[in-house]
Amino acid sequence: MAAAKIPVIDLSGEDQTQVAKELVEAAIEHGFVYLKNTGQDIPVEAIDEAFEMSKKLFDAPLSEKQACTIQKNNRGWSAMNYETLDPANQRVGDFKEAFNFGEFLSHKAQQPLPPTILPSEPRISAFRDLCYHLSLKLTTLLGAGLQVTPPSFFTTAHLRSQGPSGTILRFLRYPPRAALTITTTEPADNNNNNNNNNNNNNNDPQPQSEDVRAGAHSDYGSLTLLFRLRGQPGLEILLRDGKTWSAVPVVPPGTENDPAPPVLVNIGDLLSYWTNGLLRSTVHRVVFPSAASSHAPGGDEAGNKGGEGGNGVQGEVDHGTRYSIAYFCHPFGGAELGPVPSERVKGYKGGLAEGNPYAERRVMTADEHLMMRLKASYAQLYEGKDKE
Ligand SMILES: O=C(O)CCC(=O)C(=O)O
Ligand SMILES: [Fe+2]
Repeated sequence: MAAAKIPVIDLSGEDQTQVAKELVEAAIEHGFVYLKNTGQDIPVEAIDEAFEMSKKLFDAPLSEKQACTIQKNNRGWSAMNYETLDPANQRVGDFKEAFNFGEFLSHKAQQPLPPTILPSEPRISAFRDLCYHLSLKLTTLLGAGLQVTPPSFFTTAHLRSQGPSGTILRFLRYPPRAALTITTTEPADNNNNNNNNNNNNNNDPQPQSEDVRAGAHSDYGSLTLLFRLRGQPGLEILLRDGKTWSAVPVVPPGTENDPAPPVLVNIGDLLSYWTNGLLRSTVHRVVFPSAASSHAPGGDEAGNKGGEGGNGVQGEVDHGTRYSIAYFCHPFGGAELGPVPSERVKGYKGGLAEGNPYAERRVMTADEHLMMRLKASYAQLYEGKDKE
């Protein structure tokens, strides 16, 4: 599998007009862009520390995590297989565990946290702040690059001072394939009371080849910042042809000697919707190393499995636990997603392209937009499908 040709940009470049232009072109063409990590916006030590805190949190006793189970406010812990990002094509939920942090007030979380991680509460808040400031820089550059009047148009809608937002800092942990059993919300089969994981019936708790770490999806918010670790590949994007998956290397060419892998930024559905589809919200997924393939969601291309143990990126092979950290940035909840005052956006006739679920154009708020998407991914939570 060929690696995706996602541009790498350097936000510290002297010519900010050029930086804004490159950011906008990448957002239109790919929906993804790498930010060269010079340690300027988010110090390398802060990223290392965030991954340390994430490990500590996921290693906390199960009971502590369960006491923080994710709520309709989208905060808290979601267990293995709980979230299903591509419900139409997945037989079970995603093979991942996640913990969502909503806003902090005076460095205090406004949600229960596992006691194990409580000493780190102010540091998690500080990392979220770094992400917040970087996201504002990006919304300002996007405004400038799209020649929105005023250029602060997007940024104003993302200021904390405007009110609460759906913004989430999310720690993610993906177990290695070998360690897995499936947790479903279906009742146990009475005829299958043994503990043999090698049985071959429908209740086989071992993941199957089509199972994924995170199903094909696009992100919900305006922008996502993604932090990954060297040697932990698995992320793939769906190319414009709608059927070819392309690997997104953690360390793309030209960044090998940087102090940390670049921060990966992608445009979410909300910003794509807001810009009438001009900025691209690209479908992506996370695969198990040995399950890499090039078939589309729903699978129509035969064969073409990825090589043993990798997802096609030279030197990036991973058989262990995979960690990532995402910052999903949203405007304040009441922000009205009305017409963007930019000739470039207004002049874009592509409209909301096929594949975008929002056929009908009306002004909705950021909160309404988020709720629409959450309901699809957490069926148990919103439709009372939990058996217990
Ligand atoms: O873990 C990754 O590399 C990506 C995660 C992701 O796409 C998401 O959580 O929305
Ligand atoms: Fe995503």
